[in-house]
Amino acid sequence: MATGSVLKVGVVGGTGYTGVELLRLLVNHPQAELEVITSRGDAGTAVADMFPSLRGRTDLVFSEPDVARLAQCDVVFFATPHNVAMRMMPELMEAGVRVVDLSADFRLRDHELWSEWYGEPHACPELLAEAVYGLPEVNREKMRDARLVACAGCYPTSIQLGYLPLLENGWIKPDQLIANSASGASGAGKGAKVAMLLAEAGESYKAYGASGHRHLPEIEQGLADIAGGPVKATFVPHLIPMIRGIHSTLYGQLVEGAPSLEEVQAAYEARYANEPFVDVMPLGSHPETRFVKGANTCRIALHQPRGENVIVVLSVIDNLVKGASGQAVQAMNIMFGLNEDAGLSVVPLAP
Ligand SMILES: NC(=O)C1=CN([C@@H]2O[C@H](COP(=O)(O)OP(=O)(O)OC[C@H]3O[C@@H](n4cnc5c(N)ncnc54)[C@H](OP(=O)(O)O)[C@@H]3O)[C@@H](O)[C@H]2O)C=CC1
Ligand SMILES: CC(=O)N[C@@H](CCC(=O)OP(=O)(O)O)C(=O)O
Repeated sequence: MATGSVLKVGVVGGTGYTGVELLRLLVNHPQAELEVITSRGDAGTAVADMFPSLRGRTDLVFSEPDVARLAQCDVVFFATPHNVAMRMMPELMEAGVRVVDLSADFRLRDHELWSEWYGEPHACPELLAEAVYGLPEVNREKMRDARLVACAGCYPTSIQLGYLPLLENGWIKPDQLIANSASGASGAGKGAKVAMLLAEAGESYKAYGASGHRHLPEIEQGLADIAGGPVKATFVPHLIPMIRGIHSTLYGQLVEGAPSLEEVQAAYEARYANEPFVDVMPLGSHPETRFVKGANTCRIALHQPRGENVIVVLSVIDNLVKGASGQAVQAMNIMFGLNEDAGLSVVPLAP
């Protein structure tokens, strides 16, 4: 894209948690102009009336999702539940619009596997082969020319970035991966029901989906791509009483002949040295979710308890930023040849 030109941007699903996070980031983006923001339930409401945090930053009004209006944008983000983007996608792509989908509609390459986990047939399996999985640290080159980027999910982002250098180098057993992850309540979206009420989720901590969560096939597909062969993972998500953040504790069984922890640390630092949004902390650190709150950063630290053959990787992200809307803006920047950190250079909140 020519320097100085501005992208016309549409957002489908502007009232949800990832939708308003997209708006927060895009109003600060030097080369993006919000044109259309949709909501079926709140069409006609001014964005700044619903979100006073955006007063003075946008005059837009929510409108019904209308393909003809969206088709006038250069890029459209879907911040909608699954099964929405895949119904509007063919028409939008026909109109030449490039799409960044935050939902899971195009993340899995196998439409039968998708149906198994999402409980319904896939509405446009013919586009699955074209969709590029939106994890820039793995797929940046493919994303540049993509018409459709399927942003990586929140848990899968923290897990893939955490395991990546170990798997790329073949230093851990790929069939014995274990990921324990904890997410804040915003991960469940604004429509979440009773389980997310303060009186239900506060002062408590629980696992859920321990027998199988729909992110598992996405995690295994992504890790297999990274490892260059099949992987087997155990993934147990947890709900933690905070608003934002994901903390993943990842376990890897080192293979015989694996290098020392110091060498693994050096490999992580080298692999991520040119990645603007991955920070490898000093050996032995304990990254906290608040170290990334509001920012598009994944912070990682390595441990090797008692020097034995298990390596523990700690990986934290903000689920709404690197786990969703920040990663989506990063994808747009890559697709349109903009500076990758445009609109994303915010420092995390502290405290
Ligand atoms: N929350 C998170 O941390 C993460 C979420 N995601 C994914 O991002 C997507 C959005 O999540 P989140 O923001 O949490 O969801 P929310 O439930 O908070 O918001 C959903 C939005 O989509 C709109 N919407 C719902 N149904 C339709 C429809 N049929 N057609 C058009 N618009 C619709 C809603 O507005 P209205 O009903 O008024 O149209 C609302 O604006 C989901 O696919 C989620 O899995 C990905 C990573 C992390
Ligand atoms: C706490 C909580 O409920 N988290 C959600 C995270 C899912 C999510 O947002 O999913 P995508 O990344 O696939 O879009 C869940 O486990 O269903």
